[in-house]
Amino acid sequence: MASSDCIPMEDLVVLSLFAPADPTRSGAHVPQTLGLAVDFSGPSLIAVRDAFEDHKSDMDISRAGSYLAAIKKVRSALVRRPQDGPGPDRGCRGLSRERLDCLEWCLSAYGVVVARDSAVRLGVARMGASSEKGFGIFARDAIPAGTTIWDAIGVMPGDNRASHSDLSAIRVAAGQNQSTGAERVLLGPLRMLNHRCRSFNAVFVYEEGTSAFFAQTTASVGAGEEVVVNYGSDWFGETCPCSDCSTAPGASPLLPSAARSAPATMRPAWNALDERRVSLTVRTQEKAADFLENRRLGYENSAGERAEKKRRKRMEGRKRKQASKTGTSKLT
Ligand SMILES: C[S@@+](CC[C@H](N)C(=O)[O-])C[C@H]1O[C@@H](n2cnc3c(N)ncnc32)[C@H](O)[C@@H]1O
Repeated sequence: MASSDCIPMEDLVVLSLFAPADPTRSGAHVPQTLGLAVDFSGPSLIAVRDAFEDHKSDMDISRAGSYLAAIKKVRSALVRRPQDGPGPDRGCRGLSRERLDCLEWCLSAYGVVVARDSAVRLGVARMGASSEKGFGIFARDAIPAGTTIWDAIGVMPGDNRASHSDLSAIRVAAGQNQSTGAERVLLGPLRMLNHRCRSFNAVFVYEEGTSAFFAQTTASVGAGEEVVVNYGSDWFGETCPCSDCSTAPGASPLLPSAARSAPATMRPAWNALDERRVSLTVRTQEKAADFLENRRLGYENSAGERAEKKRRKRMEGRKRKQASKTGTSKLT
């Protein structure tokens, strides 16, 4: 997958699903890491939002097959062909096959974090001492330490040729399926992870032989808390804006040597962080199906617990209703 196809499609999806209805409105929030190819006034933004809304109710992330079928329907709704007869022009008719594949991948990746029962969601974060707003990744429910957050996937395209703004730059690590040491841009919801020098609660982890990576929690993350990683000491340099640095003036960012004293179990992840790893040649649907399946396995218990909680609540409600009915009939 080429960066020139991925970057504009990803920005289109992010803006369609997460930005306010009118992103040109002054003060409206837009992602900080937008590429340069987004046309705010184009019809596609609204088309993607509408098509996604039409099929959102069919997107059950606990069932990979039907989830992906719903994503396919969104794609089809966006590319009405001349032979489909009259119908609304959704604005994506002219897109190349490559761009449509990227669009579909982005919809399937971001659709997961839109779902109400995903482990994380995208939200607006205020960062550091400045009141600057950006996107961030937040836990919906508490996430224990050592959990891989499958819901927020990140991938790298096969090149880094397209011009982009301040997108995350990631270096391929040994063992991944792209040329070692190459620099790539990061795509997918994981690119919305923000940085903290010391009080981070997650690290990046990569999948060997792929271009994929995820976050793994190093500490428990409370419900509603932001998931944050340490980008490495050279990302912001001397003028780190993160809340750790701005609330403790003069404090220096975490050094790589400090990172190496992390618990042994976390070392592989730290080494990967040092190398600025990652990549999974975007195997679109199969990969998405895989990661959804992993997600299902990883979160089966918590989903089961949530369902059980709901069931108990319903039962309690019924009992209360019954009790109040009995109470009423006794009085009359
Ligand atoms: C990988 S993106 C994170 C998502 C980003 N917040 C957004 O809305 O697109 C990295 C960029 O986010 C911003 N950022 C991340 N952590 C930050 C922090 N602690 N304080 C200020 N800006 C931060 C910087 O602009 C950085 O280049």
